[in-house]
Amino acid sequence: MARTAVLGSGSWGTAFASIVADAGGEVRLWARRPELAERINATHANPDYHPGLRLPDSVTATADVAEATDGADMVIIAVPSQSLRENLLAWGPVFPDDVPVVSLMKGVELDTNKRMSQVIAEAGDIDPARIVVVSGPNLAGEIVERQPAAVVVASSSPRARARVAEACATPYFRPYLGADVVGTEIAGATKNVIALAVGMAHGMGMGDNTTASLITRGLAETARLGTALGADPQTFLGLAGVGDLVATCASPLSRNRTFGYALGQGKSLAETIAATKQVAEGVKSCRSILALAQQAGVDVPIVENVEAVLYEGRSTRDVVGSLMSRARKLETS
Ligand SMILES: NC(=O)c1ccc[n+]([C@@H]2O[C@H](COP(=O)([O-])OP(=O)(O)OC[C@H]3O[C@@H](n4cnc5c(N)ncnc54)[C@H](O)[C@@H]3O)[C@@H](O)[C@H]2O)c1
Ligand SMILES: O=P(O)(O)OC[C@H](O)CO
Repeated sequence: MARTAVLGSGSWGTAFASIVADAGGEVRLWARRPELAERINATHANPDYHPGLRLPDSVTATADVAEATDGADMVIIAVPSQSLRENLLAWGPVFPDDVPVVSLMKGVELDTNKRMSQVIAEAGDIDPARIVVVSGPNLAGEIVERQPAAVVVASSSPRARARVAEACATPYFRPYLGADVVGTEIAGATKNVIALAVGMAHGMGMGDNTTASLITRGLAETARLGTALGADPQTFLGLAGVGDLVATCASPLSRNRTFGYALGQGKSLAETIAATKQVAEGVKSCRSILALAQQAGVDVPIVENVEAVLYEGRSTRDVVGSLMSRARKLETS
């Protein structure tokens, strides 16, 4: 039986471990806290993240990353984006040679403005041909209920992406193959920022016209940025693009949308951060995505306004005026 290491036992790491086990794999799940690893092994559950989920027997947990990765034929990473580099450096060279290294993360590193695959290549000293990015409309709370969903498995290596797709294909989880790592990652990270904007609008009492306008224009600026960075424009019309954007912006399960909603309701940033127990990647990545756009000379007005609310003291009400009063332009420009 194939042995997979999943590093990160939060909401998505736990859900993905369950998918790989359902696909026939044996999974070692790495938990940062030893007491969580012990609890998962004793109860076959991780109720802090997924109350009601019984993990398959072929999922076991450990707090020792070397034990998790020993003999693994695939290493899957699901830690918060901003902690990836420090984790890779702390783990050291424990990944088995030549196996695919998979990123489930949807963020861009602060300060370096690097995508997660770039951080893995650099800090983990991993050949980019071994790196695979998995992204799509995959709210973990629905996946653990085994509700049908599709996903993109992207890598420059046809062999690596085929191996990863095989390892996570189940009757309820359908992988599609992709070659566009840049587009898949930019789409996954930027949709979190657009979902923050949609949440703010909902929090202010706005309805579906506003949501649809933000989703559509959010997709336009995501595609503009991604294309400028070398992505295939078609990626933004696929599962990692419009698919994930719609799922995240529409769902009350989204942490990013929920975070934006609280701000739209008038909660302060500090209050909202204190009330958020899981990672809402867009809160930090809005800064690095904006920096990437500025470096590339690309206009990203929704990202820019979200960043201004979070870090420049702009009010959510002012965002409406700021976005609605922009100079008129061709929709397709
Ligand atoms: N939850 C989803 O529906 C979903 C779906 C697709 C992709 N993702 C992406 O997966 C990634 C992980 O998200 P998640 O939903 O599992 O988040 P989460 O907040 O549920 O879990 C994060 C896990 O990382 C641990 N952690 C926190 N700080 C850490 C650190 N400094 N070092 C190592 N571990 C740390 C936490 O204890 C927790 O186990 C994110 O990039 C997210 O965008 C999430
Ligand atoms: O809960 P969010 O906002 O981090 O979104 C989760 C997933 O990325 C949806 O595909």
